Amino acid sequence: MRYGEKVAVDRMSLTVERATITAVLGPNGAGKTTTLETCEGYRRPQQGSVRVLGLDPVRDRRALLPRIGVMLQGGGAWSGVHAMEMLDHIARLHAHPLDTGLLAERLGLGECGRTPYRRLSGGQQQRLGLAMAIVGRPEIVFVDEPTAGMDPQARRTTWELLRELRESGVTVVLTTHYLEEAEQLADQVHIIDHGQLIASGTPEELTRGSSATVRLVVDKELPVAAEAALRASIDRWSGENGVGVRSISFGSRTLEDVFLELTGRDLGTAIGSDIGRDVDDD
Ligand SMILES: Nc1ncnc2c1ncn2[C@@H]1O[C@H](COP(=O)(O)OP(=O)(O)OP(=O)(O)O)[C@@H](O)[C@H]1O
Repeated sequence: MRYGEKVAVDRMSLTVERATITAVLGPNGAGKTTTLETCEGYRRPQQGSVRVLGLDPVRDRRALLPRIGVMLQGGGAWSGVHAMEMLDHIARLHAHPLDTGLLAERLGLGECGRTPYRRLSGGQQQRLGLAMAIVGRPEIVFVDEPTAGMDPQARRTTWELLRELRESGVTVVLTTHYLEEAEQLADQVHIIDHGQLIASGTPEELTRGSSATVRLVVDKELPVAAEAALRASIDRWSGENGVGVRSISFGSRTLEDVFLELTGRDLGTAIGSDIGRDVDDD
């Protein structure tokens, strides 16, 4: 794919299996959006070919459109339209849409239904975009940076929803900058840079590397005695196997875990009350 002289995506070859989540991961300008837009039929590649559900996204657009869902990287709604109006409008374009009220509730949009699009927060606009992408029960959904700008709680809700879509047989293709998002969600990750595919694999395959780091996650808090016993076992094992252990750490959580634990419930309430203030009857 070229924009004038600029080559945005070059010699990329990848296949996505049905009912899986695929993450296209890469830094700004890597070519993620261009790749997705080519699959969605918004861009016609100058060379090569793309098939989505066996169809050519440009030539077979009319046949393909009802079967795919698209969440753009921002925008996608008129600035003055109310959130629920927009979702209902998109739902009416489909033969068998999901219940818009339930979907909006699920995505935490219930209380901002009468808020004009331009006054939704960035995270709310993202959630509305996701709702618009899936309301038509697509077989495959393309989501461009689905959680950009969301708080940790909204991000987790979105992840749950994307996993549920996969469980129900929907194929999800997403782009992301977030390593954690790809690691948490994706069955397959494709890393691209400067328009080229530089690595593909499951998160485990890609993060295993030279196996120099072992991460153990346990399902309950360890008493101090258990930590000491675990250290002793690891010391014994390392001696027996001739492996030097450089560091062991206990109780490390991600910043996201800490943030959720400290503010999670309040954050949910705060979203609701902020939405209340946003309501505008124009
Ligand atoms: N309409 C356009 N005209 C000219 N160049 C473009 C256009 N759209 C994208 N590009 C260029 O193509 C390259 C790939 O852009 P693309 O938007 O696909 O990257 P991306 O990985 O999605 O980036 P980001 O994470 O910032 O969204 C970039 O160098 C970008 O500047």
